[in-house]
Amino acid sequence: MTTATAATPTAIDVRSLSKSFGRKRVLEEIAFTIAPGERITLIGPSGSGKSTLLRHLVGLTAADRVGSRITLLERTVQSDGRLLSAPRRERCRVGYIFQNFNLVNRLSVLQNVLIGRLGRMPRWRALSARFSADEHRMAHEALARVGLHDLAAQRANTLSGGQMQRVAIARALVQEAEIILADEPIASLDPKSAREVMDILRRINEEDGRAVVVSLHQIDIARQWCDRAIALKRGRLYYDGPTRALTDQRLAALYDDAGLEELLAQPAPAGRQRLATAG
Ligand SMILES: Nc1ncnc2c1ncn2[C@@H]1O[C@H](COP(=O)(O)OP(=O)(O)OP(=O)(O)O)[C@@H](O)[C@H]1O
Repeated sequence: MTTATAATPTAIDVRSLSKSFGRKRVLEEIAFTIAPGERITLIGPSGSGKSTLLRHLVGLTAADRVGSRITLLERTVQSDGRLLSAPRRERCRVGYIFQNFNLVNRLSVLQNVLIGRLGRMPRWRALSARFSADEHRMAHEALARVGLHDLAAQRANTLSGGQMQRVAIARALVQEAEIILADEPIASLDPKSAREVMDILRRINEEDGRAVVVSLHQIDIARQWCDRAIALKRGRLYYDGPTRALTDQRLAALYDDAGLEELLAQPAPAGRQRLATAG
């Protein structure tokens, strides 16, 4: 399987991103860059704009027409609120992992993974969904990497949530995504499955050099899982820096009345100290 290239200087470049829904301002002048191979957590209270930001990155939402520009892997995805089209192969370079997995329930695990190849096939072959022996081999390899090789033939709707999310990651692997964006990928998982999914995302980042951006509500996991955090508060960039500098005071100010104590009270991964409640 091809691994991500480290030659591109910037994986993600966001400039002046603002978004309003009707009269409601949801993102305000957001700007940051992410280098290839970085692993970032995106945090912030519910409603702070994390999903909206991620949706802008993959062109699912267009920004306001106020000079915004988003560039992924040197390709401008949108500019001044206009989405710019790109060939399918180019779009495949960015993978998106959804909280609800987005699998095709009636298809097998293997078929769901192979779907990740569709954007990389000639259109005529994609229409017939005929996958080559090489593509099958890639899919099996991806399933082995997420620990699901034995379940290749099983129907997707018989899997647990954690297994479904691992299939979604395998699908992004065969897609050969160089950037993986994951919107609360562990929100509906039990702590053990959540840890497994986060460990897989970490391995993909470290072993392949793919940039990974994950929005999370679990602060403990965010702090131990990556070195850099980007935090949004009421649609503004509140923090962009090392997770180790995310002190309890900073987090308290980030979440203020938004239930920090509840977030900190979530089960800490094995072997980790739970955070003290911020003062
Ligand atoms: N299509 C839409 N139309 C109107 N308002 C929207 C739309 N999408 C998002 N919003 C609003 O934008 C704000 C930010 O929502 P978003 O889902 O991005 O926040 P979030 O930080 O991801 O929240 P959570 O952590 O709860 O998922 C919210 O107030 C939400 O209601």
